Amino acid sequence: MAAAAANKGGFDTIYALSSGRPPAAIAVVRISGPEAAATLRALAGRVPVPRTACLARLRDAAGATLDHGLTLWFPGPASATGEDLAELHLHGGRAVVDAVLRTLAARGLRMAEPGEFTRRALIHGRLDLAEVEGLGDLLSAETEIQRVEALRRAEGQLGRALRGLADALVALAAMIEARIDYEEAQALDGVETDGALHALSARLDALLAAPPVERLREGVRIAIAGPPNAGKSSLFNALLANDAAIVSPIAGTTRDVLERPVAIAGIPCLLLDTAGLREAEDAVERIGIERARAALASADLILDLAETVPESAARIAVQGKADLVPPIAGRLAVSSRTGSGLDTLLQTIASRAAALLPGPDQIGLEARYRVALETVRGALDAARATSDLVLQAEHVRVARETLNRLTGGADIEAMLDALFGRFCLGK
Ligand SMILES: Nc1nc2c(ncn2[C@@H]2O[C@H](COP(=O)(O)OP(=O)(O)OP(=O)(O)O)[C@@H](O)[C@H]2O)c(=O)[nH]1
Ligand SMILES: [K+]
Ligand SMILES: [Mg+2]
Repeated sequence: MAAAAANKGGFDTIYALSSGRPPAAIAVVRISGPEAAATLRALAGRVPVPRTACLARLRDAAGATLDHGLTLWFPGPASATGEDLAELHLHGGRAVVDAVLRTLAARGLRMAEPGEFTRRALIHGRLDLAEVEGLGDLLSAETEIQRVEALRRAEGQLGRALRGLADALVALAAMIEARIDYEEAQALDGVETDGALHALSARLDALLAAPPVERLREGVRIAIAGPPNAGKSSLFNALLANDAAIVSPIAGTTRDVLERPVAIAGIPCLLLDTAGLREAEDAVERIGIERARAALASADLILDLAETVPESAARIAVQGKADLVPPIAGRLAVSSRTGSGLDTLLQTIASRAAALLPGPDQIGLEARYRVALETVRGALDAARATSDLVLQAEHVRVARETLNRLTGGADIEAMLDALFGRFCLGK
């Protein structure tokens, strides 16, 4: 009810070109808000049957034809935005689109901000926050693995998991309150609450076990390390199939850290070329080496062309210049010159990188979710550690509040601005 009243009272009618930049075969213009029906009637002569494409001659205020196109009508609240929503499918020429957008502006409608349609969907309860975040990632997905994971969140898997946790916490709080309030319940042992606490912690652990979604969004960071002239920049270029980095026989050629995104077997990666590590005389080279060390410290994987870094989960030992140097046991032999060994190296990178990303049955969590869910788990641990029922109830209350703040609270506005900044116009 509240949403419907706000729809009539508080929201203006917005429009935007929701398809790509013209010229294109078809352009989709969306109109959302209380004036959507009147606008459709004015342009197309009538409001078509809901959710059915209807061919119409579109006219401006003076009655001149703007275009022949399809019109679609989605009455609120069962629309994508939760408001009355109209779609115009136009011929995708620049002048056609401009003329229609001008006509909408002349009617007093407002051009939507980036992400504003989605923002309204969130306000009107058509999408939850986790779905919106998933949608944001889906729109910017460039690799297959990003698409699949973002789609899981856009379809509400994370929201459902969080709602399930919230419901279980409510049940747990009720259980504890009952034991506080009723002597007989108190006389029962705490087996039931202990069991519920244990099950909840296990669900949290499963959620928290997923690797961070930021790594999926930004790419697995793969740094190339080695002494000067080891062939780092050559390998960087070979892996990118692009002469991005300067290669020369002069030791100390690379100074800055060079970053390039690359998809390896559908996995988003960020490849980093670094300065060769040595005791440098030159002040500029020394700065480059400091930057190289910082890049190695932040890397998820390190392609080590020598014994540059100690053995670790991140290190992949590579033997460069395989066309010149005989192979060394335990190292992947690669020649950037002939390309030999590159496929094997790419396969190794792909399998090691895939293990660092959310798996097929995991939902990637943003830092905000990880921090909050860790707080929830901490509160549950504290509840398990005490037999004082009043204290237990208090820890569970903290857990519930933390979870509720995550899905909609006072500090959510700033987060929304940042989130919708990532959306494109017309979404
Ligand atoms: N034969 C052969 N030469 C290579 C190979 N990789 C690199 N080189 C040569 O080795 C020299 C150094 O290569 P770079 O890629 O600039 O080495 P680097 O590690 O980036 O060097 P710095 O940036 O100075 O630290 C160049 O002359 C390259 O042509 C290779 O696989 N085979
Ligand atoms: K060099
Ligand atoms: Mg280099």
